[in-house]
Amino acid sequence: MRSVIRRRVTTMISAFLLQSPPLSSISPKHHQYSLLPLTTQRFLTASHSFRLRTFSTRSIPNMQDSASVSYLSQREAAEIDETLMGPLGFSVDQLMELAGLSVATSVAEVYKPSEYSRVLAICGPGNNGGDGLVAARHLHHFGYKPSICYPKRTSKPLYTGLVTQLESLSVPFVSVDDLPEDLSKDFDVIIDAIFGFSFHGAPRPPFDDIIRRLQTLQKRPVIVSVDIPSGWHVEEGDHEGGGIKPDMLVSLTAPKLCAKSFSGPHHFLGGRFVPPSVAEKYKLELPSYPGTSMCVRIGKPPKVDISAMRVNYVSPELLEDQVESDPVLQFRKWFDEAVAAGLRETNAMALSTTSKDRKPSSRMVLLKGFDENGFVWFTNYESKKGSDLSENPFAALLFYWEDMNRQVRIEGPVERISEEESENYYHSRPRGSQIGAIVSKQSSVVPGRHVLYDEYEELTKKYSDGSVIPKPKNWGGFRLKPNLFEFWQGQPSRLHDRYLFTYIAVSWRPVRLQYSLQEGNPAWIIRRLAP
Ligand SMILES: NC(=O)C1=CN([C@@H]2O[C@H](COP(=O)(O)OP(=O)(O)OC[C@H]3O[C@@H](n4cnc5c(N)ncnc54)[C@H](OP(=O)(O)O)[C@@H]3O)[C@@H](O)[C@H]2O)[C@@H](O)CC1
Ligand SMILES: Cc1cc2nc3c(=O)[nH]c(=O)nc-3n(C[C@H](O)[C@H](O)[C@H](O)COP(=O)(O)O)c2cc1C
Ligand SMILES: Cc1ncc(COP(=O)(O)O)c(C=O)c1O
Ligand SMILES: [K+]
Repeated sequence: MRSVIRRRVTTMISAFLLQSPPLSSISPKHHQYSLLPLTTQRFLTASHSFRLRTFSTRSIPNMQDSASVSYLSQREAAEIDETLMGPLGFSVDQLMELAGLSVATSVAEVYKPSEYSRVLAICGPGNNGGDGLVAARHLHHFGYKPSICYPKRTSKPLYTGLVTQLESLSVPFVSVDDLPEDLSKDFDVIIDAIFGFSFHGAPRPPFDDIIRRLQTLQKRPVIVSVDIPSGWHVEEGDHEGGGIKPDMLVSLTAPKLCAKSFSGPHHFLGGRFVPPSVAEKYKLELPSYPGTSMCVRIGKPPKVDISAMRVNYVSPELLEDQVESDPVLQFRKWFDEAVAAGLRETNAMALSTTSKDRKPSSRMVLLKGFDENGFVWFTNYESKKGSDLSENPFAALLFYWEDMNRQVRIEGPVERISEEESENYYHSRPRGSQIGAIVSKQSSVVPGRHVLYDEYEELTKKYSDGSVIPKPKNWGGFRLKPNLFEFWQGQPSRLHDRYLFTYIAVSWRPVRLQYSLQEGNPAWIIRRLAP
């Protein structure tokens, strides 16, 4: 019996894969690179693009060129829906869970709970409404305070279950009559989960009135539409004008044709469940999703008012008795925490140097080790920074661990490390990087990339037998011996915690300190600085 069912399912899947012509997808533009990930294709074809690396586990949304994404008609959307839930074995609960999670993660990418905590999900009678219920549950767990307006409930167990789950989290349900006239007073975000791709005709009560209110609000919360801005024609968009103008659209599976006329600042796609067979069959060009993210930004990068860009840092307080008396220990503690938090390139630091004419310059380098003797990085001694450091052997290092609202400044004299240490580190590097260091006369002018590549190829051949690649004399490490540290922890209203550690020769003791010397490390004086 089981094998008969299995055979039937297999036949259905094969039939699905063979049948039906490509639908309204836009044909791929970059055939020659089609085996490469989309981000790589863009790097190779678009001159303005600069990201070759695909992102790692951090959830950074990619910017995708809207022209390279396919759009679905209403019929196609319904057909894919049926296919997923038929031969491909998905259940409606599953798809709804994935859709709702994608909506919640998209909202969280743009509207942080610290500023946009009060969410109202307005849920319609169909699956779009179900997506809204699921999204609200996830947003609750992400730290938002959702409320639900769900005027036309269905008695199907899937929906009653979703309602029970929300009720068990004490998420309030509000009736249409109880919604405040001015929604912006009570809500920061409205999730429009009223109608999805099965919408047709003109909205009927009570949704007609709700949509009208969303259209005409003067001062309003941000509106996030799930799959279709409610009231818009699924293919033609807001063709009669006067429809709601969402700030964010989260398309599901693939954008529907109406999304072409979405002009709001944030267009996301949540469809990290579409099997390749569906994408292939419908010739869907879909963006790659970054890291482990359930959503990806598509469409044009948002226009921003730079002067209004700011983050209100919220962190645990850092009090006097919480900082280590030894700054190297304190640094290690923060460094380890940043590594544990999964930050990318925790060891990347800005290095500032000055030349003999006292002009400063900064660049990033990688920290390759630290202890009580100092902080080490490697470079070309004949580079700009190398010559600065021979003219003025003092430097400043800066770490910024954005996700942790932390900054560390370190200053002090710099010296070259021993040849032996440099040799050891150089030979621990990948062979390609060793050859790269020979090829690059760092900071000198090069006529073109081919010059670097030609020499690289030549040396790669030369050392293809695995023999030792000699370290160039002018390549090696520097060590900065700190005489100053500052640990900065961002706090609300710009009232940050700052601790300055200065190294004082033991023979000298300042009389009045704002923060006393601590035992065990008498040479370091710690003072809190005003933010
Ligand atoms: N891969 C996928 O496919 C996935 C799909 N997913 C989600 O499913 C959504 C599609 O769901 P859906 O088919 O249930 O349709 P949807 O638009 O929510 O509502 C239909 C309801 O609205 C009603 N209604 C219609 N017009 C009306 C009007 N003018 N005025 C008033 N009522 C009107 C209609 O009633 P009827 O007209 O039939 O009487 C019916 O009750 C899709 O957009 C996405 O969000 C995701 O969960 C996962 C992946
Ligand atoms: C994250 C990051 C890490 C880097 N690490 C190093 C490094 O460890 N050593 C190095 O020589 N250049 C490194 N670079 C390149 C430098 O920033 C810089 O371009 C190069 O060293 C030349 O700088 P200069 O002309 O000021 O000497 C890094 C760049 C980035 C973005
Ligand atoms: C030119 C250059 N040299 C050295 C480094 C240090 O890194 P690694 O020694 O890990 O290759 C970097 C890192 O980006 C670099 O760009
Ligand atoms: K919607």
